[in-house]
Amino acid sequence: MAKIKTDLLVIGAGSGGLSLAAGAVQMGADVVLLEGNRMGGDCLNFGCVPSKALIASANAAHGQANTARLGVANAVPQADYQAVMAHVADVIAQIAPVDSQERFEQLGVRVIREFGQFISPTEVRAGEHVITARRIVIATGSAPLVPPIRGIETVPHLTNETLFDLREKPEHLLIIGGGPIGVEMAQAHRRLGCDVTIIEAAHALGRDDPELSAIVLDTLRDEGVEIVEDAKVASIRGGAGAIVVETKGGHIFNGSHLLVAAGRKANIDRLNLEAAGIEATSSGVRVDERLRSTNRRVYAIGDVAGDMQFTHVAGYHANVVIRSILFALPSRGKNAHLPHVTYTDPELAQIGMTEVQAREQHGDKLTIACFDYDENDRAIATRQTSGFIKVMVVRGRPVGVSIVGAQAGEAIGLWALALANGLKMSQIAAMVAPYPTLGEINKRAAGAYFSPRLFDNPMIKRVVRAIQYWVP
Ligand SMILES: Cc1cc2nc3c(=O)[nH]c(=O)nc-3n(C[C@H](O)[C@H](O)[C@H](O)COP(=O)(O)OP(=O)(O)OC[C@H]3O[C@@H](n4cnc5c(N)ncnc54)[C@H](O)[C@@H]3O)c2cc1C
Ligand SMILES: NC(=O)c1ccc[n+]([C@@H]2O[C@H](COP(=O)([O-])OP(=O)(O)OC[C@H]3O[C@@H](n4cnc5c(N)ncnc54)[C@H](O)[C@@H]3O)[C@@H](O)[C@H]2O)c1
Repeated sequence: MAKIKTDLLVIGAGSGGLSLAAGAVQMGADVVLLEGNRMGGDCLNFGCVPSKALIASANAAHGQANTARLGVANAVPQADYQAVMAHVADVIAQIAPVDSQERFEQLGVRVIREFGQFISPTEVRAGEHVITARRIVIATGSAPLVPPIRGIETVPHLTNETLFDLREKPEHLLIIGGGPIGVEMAQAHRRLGCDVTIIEAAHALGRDDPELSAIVLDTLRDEGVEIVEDAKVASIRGGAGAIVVETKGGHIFNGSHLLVAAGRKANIDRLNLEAAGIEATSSGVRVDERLRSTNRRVYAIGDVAGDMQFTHVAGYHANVVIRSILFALPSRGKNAHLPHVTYTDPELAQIGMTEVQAREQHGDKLTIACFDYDENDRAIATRQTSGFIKVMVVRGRPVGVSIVGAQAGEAIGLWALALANGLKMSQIAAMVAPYPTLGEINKRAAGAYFSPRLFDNPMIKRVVRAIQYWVP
């Protein structure tokens, strides 16, 4: 058994753990990093990267089939599923060196390719090593939650960890769950020529503003995705190529393949948290606002900390804890300025409060400013006019923004800056946006906030009349 002493032990080499290890070692800390599976974690291997690469192929196919509105004859796309998945694997391979063991070792991190397990409040065992660290950060991420549905143990099913290994196109993909994974993969597979059915226990895209998610779901339905809501899957049966899903209400759906996209569970089972006095909740490691666990030397970041489960949030968490760990500075994590985007077409982006949340918290102090894509000249030119932006404003400052439409994920970036820095609507309005860009919707939303104050204000009209009377 080899004993190692270090300043910082990071458990898990995914988005959060890698950001933290790279930052800490480059600022002079002695860092050990454990990874039991693939370097890069979920995002690189089974999540963001493969899903966005697949979506790129699907959108290319959809684009080919829909050019007539631009005066170019539609073509029948020849999507080769095997070649598409080869493209997905190639994209992962191109990004992988950035997250690789070699790169981290070159930076000076000691990388151990083993799963870690606490054996005391200050020690973790990883294979033949026992590591003692001044501070330990759990960054073990999450895994697909496969609900205890009758038949699930025997019927073949896919999750995000196996979907991208498929090489033959599913004829009819049944998807349990209409969250971001289910909806993104449904549209991508439909555009690649599969029949697709989403079976959702409650509401699809239920965490987003329903007025905006309706636009995404209507688009999917128009493209031929069957979306069944208020339908909890109770049992599955059948075998490879012929799967039968039955809901609680007795409805039956037949398909060739089944994808389970029913949520996530935190990766804590292997950690033996009790040995270190670390409490868990139903969603992961219990942490305070500094992301510190019930063991004061141990922090948790990213998906395993249970709240917003996104790559950029894991990276942000790494920044929060690095201040506490390396500089002993009090550093607290906040959520109000963290965006998320669902990469459907149209895209669905959110930051801060939704309208319902803002109304609950701010009541009649809330003002809503909206602007439609069909009034944006670039969207008209490219025929991408479906969508709108909604800005929730309290005392002249945005507290939340929801966008559905082309490149909503790019457009929300400006509001991420605004909410992170407490900018006012007047500062957004003062920006000159290049014409013609989709990004102009942001400035026009700010304009929509000020227009009633400027144009429907009798006092302003009186002042203008008075000045015009006196001006030579
Ligand atoms: C299909 C899909 C698409 C997604 N798309 C997006 C997107 O477009 N944008 C976005 O922001 N987010 C997206 N996400 C979410 C994103 O992937 C996660 O939020 C992100 O990967 C979390 O990073 P993490 O560091 O917390 O965990 P992970 O990246 O999961 O890394 C955790 C690592 O810890 C390792 N590990 C676990 N237990 C141990 C142990 N005991 N010892 C050692 N190592 C251990 C694991 O093997 C893993 O490599 C998507 C997720 C999925 C599933
Ligand atoms: N673009 C992105 O940033 C992106 C993309 C994909 C995933 N993610 C991350 O991964 C997380 C997980 O995504 P997800 O879609 O798996 O989870 P989710 O929790 O968002 O959605 C799961 C859905 O499955 C439904 N469900 C659960 N059990 C069911 C059953 N028995 N029958 C029918 N429906 C059932 C739930 O009602 C829920 O709507 C997301 O919340 C997000 O944090 C992000």
